[in-house]
Amino acid sequence: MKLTEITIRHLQMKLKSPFATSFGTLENRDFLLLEAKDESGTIGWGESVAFRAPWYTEETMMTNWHMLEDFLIPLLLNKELQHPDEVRDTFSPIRKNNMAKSAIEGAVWDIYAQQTNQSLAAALGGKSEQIEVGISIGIQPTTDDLIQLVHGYVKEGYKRMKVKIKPGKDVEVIRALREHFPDLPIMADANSAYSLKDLDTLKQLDEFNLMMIEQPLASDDIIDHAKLQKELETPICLDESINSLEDARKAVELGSTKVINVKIGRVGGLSEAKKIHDYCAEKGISVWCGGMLESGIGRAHNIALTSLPNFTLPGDTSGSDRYWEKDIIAPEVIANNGYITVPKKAGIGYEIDREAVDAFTFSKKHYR
Ligand SMILES: O=C(O)CCC(=O)C1=CC=C[C@@H](O)[C@@H]1C(=O)O
Ligand SMILES: [Mg+2]
Repeated sequence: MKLTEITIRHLQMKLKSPFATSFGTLENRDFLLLEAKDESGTIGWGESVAFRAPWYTEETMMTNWHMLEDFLIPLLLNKELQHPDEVRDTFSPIRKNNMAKSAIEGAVWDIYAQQTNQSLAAALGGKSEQIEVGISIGIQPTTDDLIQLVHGYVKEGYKRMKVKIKPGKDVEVIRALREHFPDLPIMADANSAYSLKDLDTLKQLDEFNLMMIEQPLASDDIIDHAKLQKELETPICLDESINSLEDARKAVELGSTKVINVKIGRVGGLSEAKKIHDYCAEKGISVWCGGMLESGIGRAHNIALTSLPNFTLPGDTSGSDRYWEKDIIAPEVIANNGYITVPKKAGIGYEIDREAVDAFTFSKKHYR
């Protein structure tokens, strides 16, 4: 396979409801879509999950565009590839910028799966026919709002809730939620809002039998997380701190984490995500697939990854209708009773709704 043409598009899609975290609120999702064509005319799609602003990691939509245009596309265009795993080596002269790398690697995986006439899930080695998914709920104005929302999602069949916490919106919020839903699998995501000075607060969360607490401490830390894990009964899950297999190995060896949230973009692509999955399977560390408020295209990649056997915990990739009035794939992703069926069609397994893509496109540029 040899990529001969690439199009980058900037899309903006309005979220059905704003998503608030410990670092801010998002109303519109801006992102880059990558369309890649190889010499035989097969088209593959990838999505950059970087946000407009660098509040989740240092990457942004526009740093991704710059990296793609000036470094990554020139390295990949017209290069002969036997397998998508080679994309990572091709990009090895470029440090970090994982979301930019992942966007284009995802399109290469899509082309590879189509050309070998298998679903992306099968190409990755995935076996599950359906995957269990949960909901990630942003910080709500009041605890009552949160409880009402959770009621609604439970009614829809979702069986695991992740709620965002931050200082001042933590112990009492979780206490109220636990009182209303004594048996519901609940987890809390802090997006690095705490430090070891908050040990007392974090220890109080042990009372509520949470499945895990996600990324309580700094986004680049594994040392303090190891200290914290020794003090907590609740398992720690790392998200922002894990950007590669090497990061995962170090965190696991140090005892900084008992669970890893694997996000394809954050770790630089599907090949690296699969390596982290395999390593964690060997070490008895559970993994689940995190979400980045993706459009249907990124969502399809997440679903394929989640079909690997060690994704034993429900992920954040819920149905399209939880985010968008209209998604850019057909059919849209549907969660039924908390489960999504893994598509069997070749490639990412969904058609691209080009009319919808065009409708949400702000700007685009072709590279050949
Ligand atoms: O529903 C989803 O796609 C998950 C959303 C979600 O929880 C997150 C998306 C992006 C950044 C963070 O706020 C957060 C996370 O940390 O997992
Ligand atoms: Mg997180």
